[in-house]
Amino acid sequence: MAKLLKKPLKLALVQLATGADKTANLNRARSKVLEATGQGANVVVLPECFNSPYGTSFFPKYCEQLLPSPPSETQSPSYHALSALAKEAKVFLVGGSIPEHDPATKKYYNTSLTFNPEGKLLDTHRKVHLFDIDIPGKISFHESEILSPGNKVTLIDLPDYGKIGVAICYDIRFPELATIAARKGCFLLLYPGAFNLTTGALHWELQARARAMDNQVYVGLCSPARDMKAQYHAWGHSMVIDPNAQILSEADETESIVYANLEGEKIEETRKGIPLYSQRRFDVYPDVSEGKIRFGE
Ligand SMILES: NC(=O)CCC(=O)C(=O)O
Repeated sequence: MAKLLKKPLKLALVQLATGADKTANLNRARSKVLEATGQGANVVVLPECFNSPYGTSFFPKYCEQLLPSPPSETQSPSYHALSALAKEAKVFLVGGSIPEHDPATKKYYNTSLTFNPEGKLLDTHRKVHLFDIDIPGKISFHESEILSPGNKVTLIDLPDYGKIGVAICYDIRFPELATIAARKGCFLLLYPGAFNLTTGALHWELQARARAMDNQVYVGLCSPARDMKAQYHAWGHSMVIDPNAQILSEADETESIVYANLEGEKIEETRKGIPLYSQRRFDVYPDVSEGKIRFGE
């Protein structure tokens, strides 16, 4: 079996302190990404909604179109800032996510943009599963009041390294996306995300380790830093998990950068020890793997 991760890679997750000023957020992201590449990072990740506060009321105010060609900097400042930054830092940059507006359909999305070290956009991921939850007395949040969902699994080839899967926050709760990415040969699943103090304490680490354990791949979750003065209190605790579901590195809730060295051998070693890949019984559960059995049926 060919190596999924072709050569060692240093991953950096920037747990950014974000605020209400978009330009300040973009500038801060630039300085942190440059700090990470100064430490030798080859792939750098920013958090969900890194250029704005997180909350449904903020999406229309902070949204941008995705227009690549100049003179579109005014309509797409984050797109252009990320592209320029990837080029300046000479790094693969997974640009967290930003609120996107598509004027053709008049729809809003929560969208992640990934650039190569030449500043070229490699792919976009629009959050597929919108964060709609109600936990009485704790948290009620409904992204679908404003946002529309994306409709694809996002797998991105990083030349020289291999393939990664990118999804956003609540997407992690749906293991199917992760499984498809792993089956299609990704070595790493990245989730810019902003869990909160209720679900973060319950499930953030568990989800990260579960996706790594199920699929025997590396997993990275990148949160904004916690700001108790903001409307939404992010959990923080950005972390990198290895293919054996162990935490390689983890932040607390404050602004910081989490680093980890990823090696292809670790995936092969894990899969050799516990060979889930050759033991799966598609003959016993073909309907589940093909999505034919649903809840309540
Ligand atoms: N931004 C999000 O999608 C939050 C997801 C979350 O908190 C969860 O519990 O899931």
